[in-house]
Amino acid sequence: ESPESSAVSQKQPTTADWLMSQTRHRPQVAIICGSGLGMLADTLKCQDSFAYSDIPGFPQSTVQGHAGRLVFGELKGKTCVCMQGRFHMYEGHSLCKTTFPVRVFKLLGVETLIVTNAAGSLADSLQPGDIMIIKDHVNFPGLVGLNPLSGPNDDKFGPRFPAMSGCYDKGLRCLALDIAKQLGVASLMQEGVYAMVGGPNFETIAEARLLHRLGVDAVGMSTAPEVVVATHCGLRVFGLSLITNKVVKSYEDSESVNHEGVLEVGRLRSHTVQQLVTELISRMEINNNNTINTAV
Ligand SMILES: O=P(O)(O)O[C@H]1O[C@H](CO)[C@@H](O)[C@H]1O
Ligand SMILES: Nc1nc2[nH]cnc2c(=O)[nH]1
Repeated sequence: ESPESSAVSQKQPTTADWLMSQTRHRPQVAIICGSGLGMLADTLKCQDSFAYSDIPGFPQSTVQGHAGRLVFGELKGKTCVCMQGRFHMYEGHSLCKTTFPVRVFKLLGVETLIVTNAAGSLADSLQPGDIMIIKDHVNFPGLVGLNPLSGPNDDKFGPRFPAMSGCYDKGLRCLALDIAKQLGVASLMQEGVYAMVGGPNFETIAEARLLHRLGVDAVGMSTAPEVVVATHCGLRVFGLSLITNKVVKSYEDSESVNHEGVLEVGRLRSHTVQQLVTELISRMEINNNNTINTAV
């Protein structure tokens, strides 16, 4: 995907410039909404919103539950930009396209990225409706060379060989657990390891057992590439998975997962997820260490 990654990276400054000409908001925090979690954007005040189809260079959302809108606004004294709809590899996008917005955010001056997703649980301790704070991830496509950073490295953004240990900021994870206690929802929350698989099919029982044995707590089809690109360019990252279903691990179990059910759990927990993210943004400190604007 080298020629494509170069072509894609040439478009990012144009997209960022266009957005800055259309809105006065200069976001410090970016939020990517997972399946059924688009309501996170509703909390933003003084909104400017853009359909992806109107933004030069932006890919298009094709999945139900992903509206395809970029929303700018204020939240508790911080300026935010929120993706109502993300891009997945299984939609046919190359990985550099699925992560296109992350570098646009960096160019806009964003310092912190909040990623959210819907995921199936493998850990027995995680029930549908629980919220998992992502402590680490296993990027299965990345392990076999499907990586958004493949191709020539763009040194403006980060190094050829970026470290990924510590990519989910510890301070923000502690803060989120603290907020959960204050909101009285600590029993719904725990930290865990997220794994990205390619999708679009859900797991077979043998695959579910394999993931479980490997120490994966929750599985989905997104997020890891976004976090890799964000970490490469120095963004601070916080991630959470809303557990929408248990991944079937037994041949005796007649249940099966479907996307409608995934969206339904999103609706049921929307208020709690909104409260958590709002409090987190309100209480996080912004260091304004985004340096790329001057470098580009
Ligand atoms: O990861 P998000 O976008 O939340 O969506 C999750 O939900 C969908 C399956 O129901 C898949 O796209 C999976 O990745
Ligand atoms: N791969 C995968 N993605 C999901 N997204 C929401 N639930 C699931 C699941 O069980 N498996």
